[in-house]
Amino acid sequence: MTQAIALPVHAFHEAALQRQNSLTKPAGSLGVLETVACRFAAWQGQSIPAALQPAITVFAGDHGVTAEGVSAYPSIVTGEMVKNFAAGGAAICVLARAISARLEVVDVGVLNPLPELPIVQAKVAAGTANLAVQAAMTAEQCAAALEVGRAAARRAVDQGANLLIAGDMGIGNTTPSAALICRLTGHSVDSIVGRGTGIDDAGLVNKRRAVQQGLDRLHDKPLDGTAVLAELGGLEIAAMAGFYLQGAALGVPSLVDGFIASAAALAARAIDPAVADWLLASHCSEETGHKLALEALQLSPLVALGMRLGEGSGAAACVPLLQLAIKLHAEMATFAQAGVTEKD
Ligand SMILES: O=C(O)c1ccc[n+]([C@@H]2O[C@H](COP(=O)([O-])O)[C@@H](O)[C@H]2O)c1
Ligand SMILES: Cc1cc2nc[nH]c2cc1C
Repeated sequence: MTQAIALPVHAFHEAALQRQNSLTKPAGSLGVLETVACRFAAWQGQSIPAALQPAITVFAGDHGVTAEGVSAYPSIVTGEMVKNFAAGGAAICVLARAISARLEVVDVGVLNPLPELPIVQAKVAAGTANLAVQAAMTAEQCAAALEVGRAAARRAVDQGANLLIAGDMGIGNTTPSAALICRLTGHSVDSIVGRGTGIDDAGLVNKRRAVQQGLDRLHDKPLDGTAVLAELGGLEIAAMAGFYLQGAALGVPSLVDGFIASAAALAARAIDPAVADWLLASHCSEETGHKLALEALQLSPLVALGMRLGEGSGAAACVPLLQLAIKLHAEMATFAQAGVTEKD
């Protein structure tokens, strides 16, 4: 039995809001910095939330749909980048160090073997099948990948994390992400499929065709959330969905990164709608369709920085803002403390 997801505690949200309104500023003038502080109060169950201890888990996997020519890069780059993560040279490594976050890298489905690396070895399969022509994963593979993500969230929380970030690395993974978003939101292929790592106009037409083929393969067959994920998703995407679900079950929120992370969040929500209350969006990715995916998740991104990297990089870049929001909430003087006259 998987653990049930509780609601964030509304009373602490109210208490935090009251405190925000007592601080020496016009009510609401710190904008989203106020609202996120109040959300952390509800998540942590205290009116003044503790400083954030972020943990980042990057899930890596390959994609059979790359056989359709949907990415600007070859699949071998996935494993090569995992080596770069292990060596500390990737963007997410720099960001994790800068924000003092725990960083874990998990091989949940990389095509080439990576036996010697100091990463979590949890390969469910050496890449997925081609979603344009068949189910990307078997039901068993999808369940195993979800569990890899759940286990990673448990490790992070056991080690003291109170904010979870899932990152992705997988050449081709904007294709399954787009397919999931289309299937789970009902949006058109043209509005969701984008250029990923940078395909040209002809590549974009071909990628839309591949996604449409995957969707058509399922017709309008009714499928539950896990079955949609198995048909159209990816091993790292399923692990990210499991990570969000387990984080929520443990009462720890997740900061949702870019396009792939949002597809995983939509899949998690299709599996258990209660997860939605434990998600916060970091940035709006440059990838076409991310804005619509966030809207479907009813999430407002904190920033738009023109990013489209993945790896959890956008979420990591937003952590300092969240830290500031909590510090302001905890340390500003109230009108009474500072002897400042309140509004009439
Ligand atoms: O996070 C995003 O919004 C994002 C947008 C475009 C590309 N990416 C990254 O680029 C890779 C997928 O791009 P592609 O073109 O191979 O599908 C994968 O490793 C992702 O982490 C990530
Ligand atoms: C080099 C490279 C790094 C990445 N990090 C996440 N996705 C990526 C895709 C490529 C191609």
